[in-house]
Amino acid sequence: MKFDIDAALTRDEALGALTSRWSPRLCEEAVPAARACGRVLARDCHARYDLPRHRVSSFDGIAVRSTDFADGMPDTAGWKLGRDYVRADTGDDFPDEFDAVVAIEDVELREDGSVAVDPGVEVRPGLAVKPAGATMADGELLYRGGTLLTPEAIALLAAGGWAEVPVLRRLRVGYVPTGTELVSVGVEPTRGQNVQTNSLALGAYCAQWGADLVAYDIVADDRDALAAALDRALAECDLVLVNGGSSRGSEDFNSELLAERASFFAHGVRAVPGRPIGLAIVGGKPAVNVPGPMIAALLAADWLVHGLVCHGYGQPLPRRVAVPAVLDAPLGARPGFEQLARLVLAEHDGVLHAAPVPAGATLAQNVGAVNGFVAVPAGERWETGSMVDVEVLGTVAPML
Ligand SMILES: Nc1nc2c(c(=O)[nH]1)N[C@H]1C(S)=C(S)[C@@H](COP(=O)(O)OP(=O)(O)OC[C@H]3O[C@@H](n4cnc5c(N)ncnc54)[C@H](O)[C@@H]3O)O[C@H]1N2
Ligand code: MOO
Repeated sequence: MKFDIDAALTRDEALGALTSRWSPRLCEEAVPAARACGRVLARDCHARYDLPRHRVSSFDGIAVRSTDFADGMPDTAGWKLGRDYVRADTGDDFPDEFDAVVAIEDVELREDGSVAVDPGVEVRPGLAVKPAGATMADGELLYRGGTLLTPEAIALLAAGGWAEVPVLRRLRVGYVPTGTELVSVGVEPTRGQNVQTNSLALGAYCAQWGADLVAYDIVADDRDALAAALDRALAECDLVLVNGGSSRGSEDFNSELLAERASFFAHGVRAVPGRPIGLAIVGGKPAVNVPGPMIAALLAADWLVHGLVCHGYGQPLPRRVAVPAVLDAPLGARPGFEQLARLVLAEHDGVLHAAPVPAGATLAQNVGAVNGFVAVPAGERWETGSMVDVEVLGTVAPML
């Protein structure tokens, strides 16, 4: 399909064009806290009680009456367990007549049940006592609705009394791989064939973002078959990705099929790789023609599909942390188009360096070691040695 480069949208405009026309309402469902990791919280959740419920000891020690110490160290030689003091370890409740705890290191417990308290200890009301609600206060906000729940989040919610967690229904992201040349994973490609792998990355990304990728079978470059697959995915999913056939090839029908059905359609974004993206709203749902080449598809997943999934859950696309690094080779972007650069970040002698993936890199060079990302603004050029803010994709290993 031909497209007009002058009409191409920036990445922000492209995402905004779709999100401003799409507001899904996902219903709420309850899941046990143990299965809520990776789900999106449906509404604000507050603590349902104080923790501790009642004051407890904050050390391993003995609970005493502070009044016994009001005039200095009392004679404890005749003290009895249960009458003058009790054992109270960290987190233990103890009888209300006691109001202070002396740490066990400052106490000698004698065989006859009496004790000796280190004379340096100043016992006052509340010493080493954790008040009710100090760990968690009844009504305290735990998480806002829209939060993608993490391992620690489900533990915190459960601690606050949320054994069942209200979450949003999972978004269904339809994925239609297209191309006569594609074979499924596990099939060794023969001449003219390629392995359909983008669904693996997209499926795993969606899982990380709290959504389900519904991956359909590979569709050959046949207009009618592509139309049928697209219509089925649109009927069954909240948003649809059609992968491949986005550019100007003789069998690149997908953007055309989207345009025919769309209430909104735009072709092409001002960013490479991934320029020939088709952006559509069909039947009120986003439908995106994601470019076929793996790196273009991964980048589109990162800024566009992730942005759509976040919006589907009522959230903005989160920002990644950027760190300053020394550029090890020049980077440039041609006029009118951002260059989306993947880089290898590594520490040399305590200084962070960023090495751009060279042009013509193999997939292994472009995927394997990459742990940084930067978008070079349209028309800019950065020389070797310049400092750039690089978004960290993974972890940065020190060079050995
Ligand atoms: N004459 C021009 N040719 C191309 C242009 C252009 O402007 N003029 N744009 C180039 C750019 S930029 C891109 S990006 C690609 C877009 O490709 P398509 O979206 O049309 O994808 P296909 O042609 O179907 O496939 C390209 C390549 O990707 C492989 N592929 C496709 N789907 C998958 C998948 N699910 N998993 C793994 N690999 C996949 C496919 O086998 C091909 O090798 O067009 C340029 N051409
Ligand atoms: O836009 Mo394409 O090859 O540059 O991904």
